[in-house]
Amino acid sequence: MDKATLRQQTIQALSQMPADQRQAASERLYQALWTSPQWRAAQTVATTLSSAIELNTQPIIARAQAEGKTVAVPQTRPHRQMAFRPLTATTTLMTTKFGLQEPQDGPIIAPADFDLIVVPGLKFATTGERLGFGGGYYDRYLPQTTGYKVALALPAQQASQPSWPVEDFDVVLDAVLNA
Ligand SMILES: Nc1nc2c(c(=O)[nH]1)N(C=O)[C@@H](CNc1ccc(C(=O)N[C@@H](CCC(=O)O)C(=O)O)cc1)CN2
Ligand SMILES: Nc1ncnc2c1ncn2[C@@H]1O[C@H](COP(=O)(O)OP(=O)(O)OP(=O)(O)O)[C@@H](O)[C@H]1O
Repeated sequence: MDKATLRQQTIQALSQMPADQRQAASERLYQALWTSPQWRAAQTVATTLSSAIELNTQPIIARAQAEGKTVAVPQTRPHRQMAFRPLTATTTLMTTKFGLQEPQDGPIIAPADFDLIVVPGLKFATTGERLGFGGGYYDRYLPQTTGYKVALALPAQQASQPSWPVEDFDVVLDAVLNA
């Protein structure tokens, strides 16, 4: 299937997921993440500030902070680049024209400093291939990282293998958690 059609279908399926099912699947995904050795070992974690259709990342952020980990979230820059800045009680957030919240201040954390990167996206194959929202931001960013790259896939986001064209620049994830 072409990427644009699959993106539309997945957005639709995510937005139609009953709240109780979403909640239950999300809980299983958080537990799978938190019990992983990569989570336990991580000092510095990259994640996102999720939009309504995505897995809610707030529990991940809160847990990481409670455990004393540094949590950083992306700010989009020109030329489809991202800068990750720490998320703290004093971080200034601004909403972009795409409705995403982004940090405006604080130091930029170097990509190689992350131990764990929770990667967003629309569809994830168990074998690690990923279909994102189409900006190519993570395709550019992930090659600069060295940490463990993991995605948390709600039922509507799971695929046993990619049903979309995988390209040379697509970075294969280290793990896809399913629930
Ligand atoms: N919560 C969350 N934050 C995230 C991401 C994400 O997937 N989830 N991103 C993951 O990458 C980055 C933002 N991704 C974006 C992807 C596409 C467009 C965008 O420009 N969309 C245009 C179409 C552009 C085009 O046609 O080239 C649009 O929707 O009109 C913007 C941001 C960084 N922050
Ligand atoms: N490393 C790269 N260098 C240059 N262009 C790239 C690179 N990676 C992706 N692109 C371009 O970015 C565009 C979007 O790529 P793609 O459709 O794979 O995005 P995506 O993985 O869905 O998005 P994202 O990574 O932001 O979630 C494509 O037009 C692609 O050519």
